[in-house]
Amino acid sequence: MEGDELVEYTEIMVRYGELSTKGHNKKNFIDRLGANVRKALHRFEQVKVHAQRDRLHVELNGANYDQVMNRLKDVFGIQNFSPSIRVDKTFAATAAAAVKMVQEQVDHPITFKINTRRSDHKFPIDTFEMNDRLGGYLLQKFPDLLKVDVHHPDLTIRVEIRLNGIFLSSETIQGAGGLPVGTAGKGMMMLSGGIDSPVAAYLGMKRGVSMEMVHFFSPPYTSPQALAKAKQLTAKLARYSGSIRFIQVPFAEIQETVKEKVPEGYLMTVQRRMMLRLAAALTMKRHGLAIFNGESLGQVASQTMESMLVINDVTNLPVLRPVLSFDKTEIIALAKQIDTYDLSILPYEDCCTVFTPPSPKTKPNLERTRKYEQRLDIDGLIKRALDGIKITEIHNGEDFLNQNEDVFAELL
Ligand SMILES: Nc1ncnc2c1ncn2[C@@H]1O[C@H](COP(=O)(O)OP(=O)(O)OP(=O)(O)O)[C@@H](O)[C@H]1O
Repeated sequence: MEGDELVEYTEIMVRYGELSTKGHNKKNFIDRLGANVRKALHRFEQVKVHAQRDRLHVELNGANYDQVMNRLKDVFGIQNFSPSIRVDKTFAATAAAAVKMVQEQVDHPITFKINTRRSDHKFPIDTFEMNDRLGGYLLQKFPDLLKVDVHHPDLTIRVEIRLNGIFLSSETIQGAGGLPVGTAGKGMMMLSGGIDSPVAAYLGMKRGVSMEMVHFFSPPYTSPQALAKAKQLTAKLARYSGSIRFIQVPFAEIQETVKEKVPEGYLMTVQRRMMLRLAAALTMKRHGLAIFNGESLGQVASQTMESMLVINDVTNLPVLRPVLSFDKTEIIALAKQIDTYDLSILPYEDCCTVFTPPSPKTKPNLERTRKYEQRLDIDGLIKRALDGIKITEIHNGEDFLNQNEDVFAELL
């Protein structure tokens, strides 16, 4: 096919997912999706986004449609989308564009149908007539390639007659689904460097949560690479929302103190309670609505229901666990799909592994846990950790690991 004969798409037509069922919230959802799409496409300066009641239109103005569609695939709240061509409001222009589409997409005999929608009711050709005339025209043009099948066609050419032109499309590409990030409010994600929490963050964002990452790190017990890895995971996940705030919380003093004062079987339980206290304090301070983590039921000692009961005792805030019921293999498959897996398995020490006792209690006792904690100056420890936090705004595609290229290369 000659380059100059290719279909020149002029816009991407975006269909909303669950949005359309959200009643009076619908306008908020559409406005938010419009803002999120603009953010995702900000580097395409010529692109214009129009978020309307029933559809969102991305006007390309010459931007590369493949690149634009690639970015759209990561925006939650989009059910699917179609690259479309806008032509003048005449039958001749519509027919010429449809011919190009068939030439480009069809190289063996198939069935097809025309599906017309007309929102400009003043346009003289109605939907029935357009389906009939355009279908007939294409059959005549491509007698050996095309056959009509209105029930199960291989190819559907959609024609939309709108006020500002006639739009033709034939491909429908699956979007990311979910709800626009930001429509569900803010959540605090406890992000380790592991496999599970990035997947949990992705799933929370998919349901419209605007995430801030909380990461506990323990220098000198953990390396700068462990911190860089958590930031790199955040940069990966930022492609679903443009940017994500990353809050690093120093955790070494707490771990040292807990290790010194609490019996070994309860080290893990008390450490987790301290983490949750800190996450809860940050959630309140930063107007979040819930804490998220990457726990999956029964995976390890801290993730039994008995443990969750005792750890959760320190806060009334909801602690949401998007991967709770997933098997490890399912979590890994998702991690690969969102491209966090390779980062997660890099072998940098996490703050928990350093202080993990050989055999933590799988069924800790709540009263005993509270009693051991009386040995600690909880308020002082929490205050000093919160005084030491550092907040950075991390953007999609930023690079943290390769700044330490030598160390990184050694590990590969
Ligand atoms: N250093 C950390 N910073 C922030 N959150 C953490 C940290 N370590 C653990 N968490 C939180 O606690 C959850 C359980 O951690 P744990 O290490 O027991 O499990 P895991 O199954 O290995 O999870 P992950 O793969 O997410 O690390 C994590 O999913 C995460 O939400």
